[in-house]
Amino acid sequence: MMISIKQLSKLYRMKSQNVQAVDDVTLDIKRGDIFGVIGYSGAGKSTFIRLINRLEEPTQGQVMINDTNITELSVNKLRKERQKIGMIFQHFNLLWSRTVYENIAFPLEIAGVTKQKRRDKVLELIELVGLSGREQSYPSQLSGGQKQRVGIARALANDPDVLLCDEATSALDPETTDDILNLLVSINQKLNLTIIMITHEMHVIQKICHRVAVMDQGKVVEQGDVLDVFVKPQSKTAKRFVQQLNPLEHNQDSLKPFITKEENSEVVKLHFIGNDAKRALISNVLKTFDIEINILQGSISPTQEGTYGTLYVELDGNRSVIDETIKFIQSSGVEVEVIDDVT
Ligand SMILES: Nc1ncnc2c1ncn2[C@@H]1O[C@H](COP(=O)(O)OP(=O)(O)OP(=O)(O)O)[C@@H](O)[C@H]1O
Repeated sequence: MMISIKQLSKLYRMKSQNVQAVDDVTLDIKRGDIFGVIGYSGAGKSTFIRLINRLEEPTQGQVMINDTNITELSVNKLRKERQKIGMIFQHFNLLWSRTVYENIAFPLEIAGVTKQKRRDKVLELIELVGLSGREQSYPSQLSGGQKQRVGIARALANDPDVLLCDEATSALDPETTDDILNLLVSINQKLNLTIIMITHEMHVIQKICHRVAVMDQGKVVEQGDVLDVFVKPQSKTAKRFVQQLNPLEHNQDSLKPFITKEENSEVVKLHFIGNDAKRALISNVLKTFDIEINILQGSISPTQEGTYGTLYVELDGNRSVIDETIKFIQSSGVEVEVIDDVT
């Protein structure tokens, strides 16, 4: 295990009240994973990610990275260890009086890297993040997406094992967000870099994460493979986030006008996972059974771990044929949920 977090907590003590910002969080993150942490504002995400590199000191618990106990390190050792933990921020946190080149060179200067080596590394990073030609620009002359590219290059300067991303795309428009997410995926693959990503947008999780933890009031209320959490969210918070992606699909009221309400009809929701989504299931059913199928609504969501699709259909026919049809669909590996309460 690359990162192992045990019973991590942070209590902010204030005059008027105490806030348990992070509450007993235990998580394991594998090398090379893109691990998402999602939660609403105030859930404790920023505090959590800042506890990992001790920008905030935990009140309790342990953070292990590559068998180093981060929580126990002295200030000096922590400074050294932090070079292996890159971080990017929502508002980029660039040095405004320095050029793109100088911003990226900065962590190398601090690490005592010689001028020639610095130069090679900076130029390599500028190429990696797609900023060739902008070396001498100042942050004020760059777009938001370009600024975040500088942030990413700077975070990678000392060849970290881990990249912490604190709402790294929240200040960007949707198109630029996708560009930056694609860049993070390509860096993750090229460098086998482990990435921890804090966000309040399910889209970000869907697009790039392998695994996800859902935070609510300082606690992790659910965690698992992104595809599993998408298909079967367990907690109320996870369900709300999944709905964010496709609000229409989760509002079953919107199906009502399309249902014929024949006496013998049944409305079912089919869950297609991975390659199931590519099969011609419906036409197979129609060839095999004497049944009518009324398609009500469908959607497909690609994730890093495969595709997830849902399809609402109304099956109309003889009761026993409907039952056989449902069995047939289930036996082909597609999950069938009978929806009783739409009509
Ligand atoms: N330095 C601080 N001192 C006191 N309380 C804090 C401090 N930082 C955060 N908090 C409180 O801790 C809780 C969690 O905040 P945090 O910023 O970690 O949540 P978040 O999920 O990142 O939300 P947001 O996206 O709005 O920043 C909030 O109630 C917040 O007010």
